[in-house]
Amino acid sequence: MKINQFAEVIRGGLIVSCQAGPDHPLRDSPTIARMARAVVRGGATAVRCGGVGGIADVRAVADAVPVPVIGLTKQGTTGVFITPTVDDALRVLAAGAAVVATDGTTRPRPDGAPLSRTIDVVHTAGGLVMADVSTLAEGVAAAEAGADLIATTLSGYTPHSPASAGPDLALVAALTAALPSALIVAEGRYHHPEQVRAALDAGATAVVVGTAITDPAWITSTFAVSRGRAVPPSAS
Ligand SMILES: CC(=O)N[C@H](C=O)[C@@H](O)[C@H](O)[C@H](O)COP(=O)(O)O
Repeated sequence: MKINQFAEVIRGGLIVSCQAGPDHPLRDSPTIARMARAVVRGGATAVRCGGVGGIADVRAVADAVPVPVIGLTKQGTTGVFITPTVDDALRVLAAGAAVVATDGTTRPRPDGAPLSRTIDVVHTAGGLVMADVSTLAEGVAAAEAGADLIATTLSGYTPHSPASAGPDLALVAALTAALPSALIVAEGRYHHPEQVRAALDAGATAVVVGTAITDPAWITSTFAVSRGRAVPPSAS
C-alpha cells in the first residue's frame, strides 16, 4: 500500500489497537481477531495489533479484517521493545501488516541497526513504517530517517518523557507544528471521545485508542471505581 492511499484511509478517523497482555483472559489470537472484526464494525479505519501476541496476532487480524493492519511485536517492557529489530519488522510485514510500528526513539536498538535501516528494509519490502516516539526531538529524527508516520505512543513510557494519566496532546501539537507535512498519529491513554477530538483539532492525522475500547477488565474497573476500587493498569 502506498503512503498516500494509507493516509486517505486513516485521515480524521479512529484506529483501534487490539492487544492483550500475557496474562489477560482475552489472550489468544482468534479472540484478538474477533475483537478486530468488532472494532471495524464500529468504524475503525485500521487496526493496530501484535504486541505480546506477536506474529500470530498480526496474521489472525490481517486475515479477519478488510482494513489495513498496523503490526508490531513486543520484546519485554523496557528499553527498545516495540518491533526492536530489522528481522522483527520483516516478520510483521510477512504476516500481513501494511504498516510496521516500531520504536522510533533514538535509543540503541538490540540488533545494533539504526532506525533508518528498519525503515529502508521495510520500504524495500513494500511496507510502511510508523515510528513510535516519546518526544518532539525523536519525532523529528524519525521523520528525517524516513518514517511514514510519527506516533506519540511512547510518551510517558520512556524515562525522558513526561508521565501523565492522560494523553500527551502537547506532543501532538508540537509534532504537527514542527512537521507540518508529516502524518502525525496520536496514541497513548486516549480514554474519552473528547480527547480524540482534541487530538484531531491539534492536527493529528488520526488517533489510536486501545485499552479504553478493547480491554474489558480496564473498562470494568473504571465503572467499579465508584465502589472504592482502584483502577488497575492496562494489561495490554
Ligand atoms: C507503550 C506501549 O507499549 N503501547 C502499546 C503499543 O502498541 C500498547 O500497549 C497500547 O495499548 C497502545 O499504544 C494504545 O494505547 P492505549 O492502550 O493507552 O490506548
